[in-house]
Amino acid sequence: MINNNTQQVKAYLAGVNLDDPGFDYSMSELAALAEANNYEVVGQASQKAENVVASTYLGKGKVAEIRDLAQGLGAKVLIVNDELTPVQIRNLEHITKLRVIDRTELILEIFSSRARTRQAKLQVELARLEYELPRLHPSENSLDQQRGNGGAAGGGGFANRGAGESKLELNRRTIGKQISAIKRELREVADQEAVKAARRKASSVPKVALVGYTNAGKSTTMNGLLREFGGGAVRGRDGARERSKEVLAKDMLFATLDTSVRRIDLGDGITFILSDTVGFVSKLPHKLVDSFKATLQEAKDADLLINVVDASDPNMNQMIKTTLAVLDEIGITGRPMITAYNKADLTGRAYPQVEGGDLLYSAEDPASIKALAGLITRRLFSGYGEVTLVLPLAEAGRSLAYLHARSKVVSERYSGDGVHVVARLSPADKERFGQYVVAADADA
Ligand SMILES: Nc1nc2c(ncn2[C@@H]2O[C@H](COP(=O)(O)OP(=O)(O)OP(=O)(O)O)[C@@H](O)[C@H]2O)c(=O)[nH]1
Ligand SMILES: [Mg+2]
Repeated sequence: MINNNTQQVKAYLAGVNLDDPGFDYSMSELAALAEANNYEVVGQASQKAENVVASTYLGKGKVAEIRDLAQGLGAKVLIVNDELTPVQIRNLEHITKLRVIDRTELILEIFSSRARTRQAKLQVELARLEYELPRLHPSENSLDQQRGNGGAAGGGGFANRGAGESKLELNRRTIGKQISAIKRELREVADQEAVKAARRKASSVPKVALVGYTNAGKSTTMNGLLREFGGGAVRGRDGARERSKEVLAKDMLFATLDTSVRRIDLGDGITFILSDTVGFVSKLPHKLVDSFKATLQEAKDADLLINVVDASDPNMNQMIKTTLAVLDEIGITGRPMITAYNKADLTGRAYPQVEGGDLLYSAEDPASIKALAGLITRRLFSGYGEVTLVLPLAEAGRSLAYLHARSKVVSERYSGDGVHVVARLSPADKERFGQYVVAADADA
């Protein structure tokens, strides 16, 4: 846990702008990430360049300038906007006499301090160790004490930075062993999860996943749907029974690091499984995305994605791009998606408002949640309809068992020519039982 009583460590930010139109946005994101990690941002500098400098990331003159500015402002830490090589970190620390933290380490620290469940903790730890392994070196500017108390993550931190040269080989070997052990443990957790996920996948209940930029309101949206239509807790990612159906929603980056799965029952036999998962940020470290694969599996299995966007944020369009890029990286493309523009109450626009397949809404507003539910229903269940079937007696038993498990059976009546069944079927099941359909309703 971050201890707010201790003094914040002052940090200076720096970034190289490779003619990237999203550069300013990524710097403001970096500031938010630093603040989320309890650093006090005292200033920032950037440099336009065609390439980063291999030895020092920024140009030598810029580094000297930053050193003077940052030291003048009392900064102890220099946070840079990209992932650095071990050599760049070492050289920058040598010249600036500041503790240097790159964007990846910053994100890992936040994840580390937020992880609660065993799976999330293991996943973060794995990404952290894999990041740390090639970077072990004796720090010249040991700030481990400040880091331990203030800005740094509580989950162990990057303590090896302060290690002496003689300890390095030992540390490398120890870390190698830790990585193997964590991977083993994660496989066990993943196996248990996979069994449950496979069971859900096999069931015909459609799956909807909330995805999107961190702090957009995914968890608030899930809680809104639970409040209006909660059909009961399914389970938490830690496998424990949920004490409450609702999930943690909080004004902070990466409040959610796990996946929660809940059943939503809209009535009339319309049920779907909803999942809420970790949020995204741009330049999310590949190792982290990689180690969170199990957590993101639920989104991969979803029939419909709800991309929750903070419509009150001036960087909204960048955030949408970021989300699509991360989804692409985990291999989720071309999936049916509703873009849900949240926090409409902060935009001054009228809401809820459905436009095409998308929605402007507020997750805290019951009418908005109902509009979202309506939209989900339309997207998920279009093509569903009530049909009357006459099942031949010879195979009625098996077919009825199937229909009861996978659809809403409205009525069934035995007669000489077979079993007359009225049921609400998916398009696929309508086709499957096509030869027995005697009447079909055109409703959606
Ligand atoms: N004004 C306003 N605030 C909202 C709305 N929806 C969510 N929030 C606030 O936005 C903050 C973030 O909400 P969460 O639901 O935790 O966001 P999230 O997308 O789950 O974020 P992470 O789990 O951190 O990725 C909280 O403080 C919410 O109260 C809304 O419609 N209007
Ligand atoms: Mg959340």
